[in-house]
Amino acid sequence: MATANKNLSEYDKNTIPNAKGFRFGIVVSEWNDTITEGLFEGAYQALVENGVDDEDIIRWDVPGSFELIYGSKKMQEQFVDAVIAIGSVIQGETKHFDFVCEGVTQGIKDLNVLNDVPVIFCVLTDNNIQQSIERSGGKHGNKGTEAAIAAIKMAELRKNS
Ligand SMILES: Nc1c(NC[C@H](O)[C@H](O)[C@H](O)CO)[nH]c(=O)[nH]c1=O
Ligand SMILES: CC(=O)[C@@H](O)COP(=O)(O)O
Repeated sequence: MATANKNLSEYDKNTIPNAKGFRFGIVVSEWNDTITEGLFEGAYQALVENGVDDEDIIRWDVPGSFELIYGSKKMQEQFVDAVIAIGSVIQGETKHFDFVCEGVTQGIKDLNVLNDVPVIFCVLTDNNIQQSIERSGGKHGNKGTEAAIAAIKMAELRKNS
């Protein structure tokens, strides 16, 4: 199902465990910061709405999405129950978009395989800024909200496994 056919901010609160007591690390890319700040706000609000205390949310900023890999790896070491990696990659004139997107995708996948703290992929990979706006609090909702809900569910799975 394409994002255009669902709202990224919608979720059934009855299916979400109370997240009070869980600690979350959020690593935020500074590239396209108007977009990443919107994603962070969506993630932060969703965590708080589901019981997470402010002091249990750690935020670090990194220069760009490629640095989300290292930042998330170090965040995994901070005694958190899940990490949310937030980035916005927008197609430019060259193939750099492809390499950044593939690199951060594979890097975050590797962190999930190699380490025991789940890292949630909240990286928009858009053709243009309008698509990014629509997915960070616009007409398609907020991928940050979706990522926060995924983080809570994965923290609960990790606790019970
Ligand atoms: N073009 C975008 C970038 N590029 C920068 C890289 O992520 C990285 O910081 C640089 O190559 C140094 O290692 N990053 C984004 O997050 N979004 C972009 O659209
Ligand atoms: C994703 C990128 O690195 C890209 O936005 C950079 O733009 P360009 O390909 O025009 O150098």
